[in-house]
Amino acid sequence: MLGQSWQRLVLKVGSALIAPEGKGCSTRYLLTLARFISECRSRGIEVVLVSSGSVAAGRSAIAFSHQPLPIPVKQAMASVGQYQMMQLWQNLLDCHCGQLLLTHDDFHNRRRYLNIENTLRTLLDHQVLPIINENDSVATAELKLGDNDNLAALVATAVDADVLIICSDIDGLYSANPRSNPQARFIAEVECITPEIFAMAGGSHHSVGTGGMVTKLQAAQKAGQQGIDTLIVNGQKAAVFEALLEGKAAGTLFHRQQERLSAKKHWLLHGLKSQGQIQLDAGAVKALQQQGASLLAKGVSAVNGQFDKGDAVLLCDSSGAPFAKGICQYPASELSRIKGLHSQQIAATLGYCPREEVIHRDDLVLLSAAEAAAQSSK
Ligand SMILES: Nc1ncnc2c1ncn2[C@@H]1O[C@H](COP(=O)(O)OP(=O)(O)O)[C@@H](O)[C@H]1O
Ligand SMILES: N[C@@H](CCC(=O)OP(=O)(O)O)C(=O)O
Repeated sequence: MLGQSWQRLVLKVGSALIAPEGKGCSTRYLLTLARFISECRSRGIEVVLVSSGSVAAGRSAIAFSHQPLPIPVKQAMASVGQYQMMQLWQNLLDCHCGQLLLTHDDFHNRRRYLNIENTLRTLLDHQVLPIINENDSVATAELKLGDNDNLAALVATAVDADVLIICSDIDGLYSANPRSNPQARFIAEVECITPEIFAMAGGSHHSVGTGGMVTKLQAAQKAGQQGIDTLIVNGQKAAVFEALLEGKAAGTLFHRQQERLSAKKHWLLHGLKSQGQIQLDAGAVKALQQQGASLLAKGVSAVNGQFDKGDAVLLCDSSGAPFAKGICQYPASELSRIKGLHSQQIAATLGYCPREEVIHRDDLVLLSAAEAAAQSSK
């Protein structure tokens, strides 16, 4: 039965559940969620909470009615709301809570990522409930993960969770956004997240939510690659949590993938933002896709973006479609000068030749069609 073997779960709670009226935190849905967390913990299941809602919760404290909210106003709201939200969770739960506020950089930098893993492990070992959000008050656009669905998937990977439960204001995935399409059909199970599944997803309907169904599918995809199931459930319905505790199905279940990506490739795919694109000729595309080759300068036909040595880049075919992602050993300025050259000509052109490979095979991951679509939209 669903859930019987869970030892560790990540629960993601959306803004609409934290501040349903859009003016401050409310206990309306959080009471049920807190009861669910307590019940899981009393059964020996470790829980990590990813809680959105700092901006929504802080709205009542800062009078500002114009839309869209300017970034400094949102950041000020987040500063007030984060504190109020933590206070509310702590009041509703009879265990110690520990707060982690993270940015994209914390996942990008391997040492900081390992620190996150260690801190979370230590909190769980001491029966503390970790509560995580993006550090909205300080994160600039380039440092932002942007949405807590993807953040929750990265957290689920870091703690090696059995399941990621995304609690939203909708029953799960529908064939189209049911708020705009009354014919939309509910989908109870997804074996594999294909481009057709992505095509079903629309954005958020309210001003405090981020990403709608698109970011939830991205999160389910990330988690699935790490052998983690994802459930999208309606956090407004108490019956959902009763069903889960009884081992019954609820919401949409996204099955984990059988083949797990290595930790390094998962980090490359999801922890690193690509800083540019490299276009390859047909021969190089074939060598990478079918022969497990590394990328050499000879196969590079165009370079776009201002990336540095060690940055992640997308590799595109001659039509510009991305098909792989890798860590480049040359900065964009140097790669532009050596593109199309034989490896022996690199030293004469640059005055040195640090590495024959532009991207080594070990630093490269091929993208599925759905991943390519997700990477292009970032
Ligand atoms: N195919 C779909 N199935 C279900 N919901 C969808 C779909 N496409 C878009 N949505 C929208 O996604 C919303 C949930 O995302 P969001 O508003 O970001 O919530 P949260 O704050 O919980 O992250 C739903 O209320 C719905 O309007
Ligand atoms: N970090 C932001 C929430 C971002 C977000 O993804 O919101 P949601 O779509 O409601 O999960 C906040 O706390 O307001």
